[in-house]
Amino acid sequence: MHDGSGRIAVQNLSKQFGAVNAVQNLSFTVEPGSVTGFLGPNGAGKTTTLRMLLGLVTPTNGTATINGRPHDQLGNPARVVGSVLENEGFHPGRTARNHLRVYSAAIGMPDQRVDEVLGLVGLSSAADRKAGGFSLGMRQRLALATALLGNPQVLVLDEPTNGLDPEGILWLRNFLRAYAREGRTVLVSSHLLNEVEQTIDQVVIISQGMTRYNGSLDQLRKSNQSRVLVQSADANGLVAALQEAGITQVSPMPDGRVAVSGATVQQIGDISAKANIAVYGMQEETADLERMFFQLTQGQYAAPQPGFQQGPPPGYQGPPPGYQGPPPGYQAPPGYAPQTPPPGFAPPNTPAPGFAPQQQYQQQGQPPQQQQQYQQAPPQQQAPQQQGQNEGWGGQG
Ligand SMILES: Nc1ncnc2c1ncn2[C@@H]1O[C@H](COP(=O)(O)OP(=O)(O)OP(=O)(O)O)[C@@H](O)[C@H]1O
Repeated sequence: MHDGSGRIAVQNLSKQFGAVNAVQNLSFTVEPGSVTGFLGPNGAGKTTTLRMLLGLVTPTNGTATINGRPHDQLGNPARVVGSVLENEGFHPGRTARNHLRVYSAAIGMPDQRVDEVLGLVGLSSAADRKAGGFSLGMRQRLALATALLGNPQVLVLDEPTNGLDPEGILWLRNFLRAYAREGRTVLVSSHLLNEVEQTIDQVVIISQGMTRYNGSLDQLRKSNQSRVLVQSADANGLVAALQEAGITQVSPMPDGRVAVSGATVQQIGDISAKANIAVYGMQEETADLERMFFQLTQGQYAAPQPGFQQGPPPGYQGPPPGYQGPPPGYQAPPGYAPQTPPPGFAPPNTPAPGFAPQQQYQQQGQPPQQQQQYQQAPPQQQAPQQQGQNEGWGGQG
């Protein structure tokens, strides 16, 4: 029997479709009590992973378990896990209530549960209407109702916000958060971070079938704090003055600028004026989660640029002082060559992942040197593939 933990565990999971590595050695865990986002660009391998978790696709390697067991060993799986996968599978001539009755009978639930789930998803008034006439939003609610029939401990939803209007998204967000607050496990896939950002607490980010980040969304956000890049007449003098003023997150950059975290533009201006150091320009960069997501997943379809060279740019001398490594939870893709910088590291002459230049403070003198964008080749290039699988909506059972 399963352990009742509500934990999803994916370990060294791989799936090969012919020449396509849909999922490569993927590992992550999802705990109960929170909503976890399963994020990655189109073709990253999300649906294939979820289908392996739900026993619909056989892994080439590795395991995917719920409550410590593969799906086919869960007993009556619909009582443990409910799922909504892409594409609907309703009989258009069947009413919502009758559709649900067929499924509830199949998993041994009483008819009374049908009315409960119709109420839970807000479809009570449409219970006797035919599913063929439902809007996309209503069909998604009906699919969710089907998944809820077995009162499952674990809920797995593939791209549930697709096609929902803002009201539907808000409703789903509140529903999923309340479900997780009851101590249940909710895993929601999406290719858009901003669509689920306000719904999820934890996040698993994958790209090219590999895990790039597995941890809390807050931690990812915090790891991405803002900084100010200062162009001055005396970088060393400015570093010393800032440190003397108690600002410790100060890093000289190879282009002569100084990167400062934990201080405002005004504070830096005042300190440099007091130290009689001329400041020629300040550029403020702010955290941007969407950019961070893009940085972690980029390369899904990109080929190396002409002239691309693996490894750090000429003159690169290692991480700047104060560099604290990649965010907790970051997982390096396998296959990094030794000469490449550590995972998650942005060379000192580039903005950190997720930083977006916001305001340019030019006072006098020449502008800061042009920033060179250091590019790192994705470990494996992969062309987008046509999806060739039959998906189905509805609860497991
Ligand atoms: N049955 C299949 N046969 C062959 N290739 C497949 C099959 N299913 C998926 N693939 C390929 O595996 C890769 C991952 O696809 P998958 O649908 O898992 O990605 P995804 O992250 O869910 O994408 P999307 O966000 O577009 O739904 C893609 O290259 C896809 O074309």
